[in-house]
Amino acid sequence: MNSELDKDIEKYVVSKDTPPSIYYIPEFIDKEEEDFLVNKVYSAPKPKWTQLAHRRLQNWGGLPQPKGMVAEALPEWLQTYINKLSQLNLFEGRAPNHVLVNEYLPGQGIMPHEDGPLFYPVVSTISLGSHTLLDFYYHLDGIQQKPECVSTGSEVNGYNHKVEEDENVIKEYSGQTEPPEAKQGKNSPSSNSEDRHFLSILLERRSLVLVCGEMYTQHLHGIAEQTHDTITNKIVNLQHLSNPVSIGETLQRDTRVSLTIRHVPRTVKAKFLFGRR
Ligand SMILES: O=C(O)CCC(=O)C(=O)O
Ligand SMILES: [Fe+2]
Repeated sequence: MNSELDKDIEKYVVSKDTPPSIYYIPEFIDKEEEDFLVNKVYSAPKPKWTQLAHRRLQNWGGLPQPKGMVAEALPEWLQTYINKLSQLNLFEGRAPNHVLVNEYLPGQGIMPHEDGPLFYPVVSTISLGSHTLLDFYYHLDGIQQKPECVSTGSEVNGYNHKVEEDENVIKEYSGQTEPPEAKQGKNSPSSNSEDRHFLSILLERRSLVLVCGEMYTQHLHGIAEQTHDTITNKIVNLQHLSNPVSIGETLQRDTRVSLTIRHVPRTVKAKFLFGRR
């Protein structure tokens, strides 16, 4: 493990122009640890995987639900990294108790969404196997949508999850259609998701990214369904990379496995969720 992890988290703020709510730590883990974690993910029993239309995932620690998560003990191979993360003191004394594993083949991604109120608003993600671009978007109406526990029938995380509600955004995002003008809201700066895309973070393999506070609660984030990423000046952590890249360069994606480590505040015992018999 990167033994030189500086506990002074302010060192990892990605940009002075950005609200200090994104932290990027390159080489958070070393190559051996990356292999170890990838092996652990792929040696999980088959039923541990949830297959979505364009992606696979695993839930560890329980399944977050509006009524609460029936907490399950995390395996030691994940707990080790949670302990390391906890040293950064960003969870304000709360221990992360949930890990979502996502697997993305080249060309796969996740539509713009917000993670919602089931999680404490500090999201930490370790990237394994490949880089990706994590993109941030303003909401369609330019203002924060109040988080609610609603299901939009989305498959984003395999459980209730708030996504951008305009269907066109999702279609347009995957390049299938242009949004009809009539659909553009009066208050909307633009219903074109590319116009609302205001910054990206390049997540290198083995890195850790932390998205906190406003970046988490006020905006949407997503990963485009692309096989390649072009470096643009929307990427705010270019100065923080372990492998420098230049504007205009193109990076080819490989299979990426991400570990998203969060705190689910509301946990319940199974008997309360399902009722006593
Ligand atoms: O894979 C990632 O880095 C992001 C995943 C994500 O946004 C989510 O699962 O909510
Ligand atoms: Fe997310």
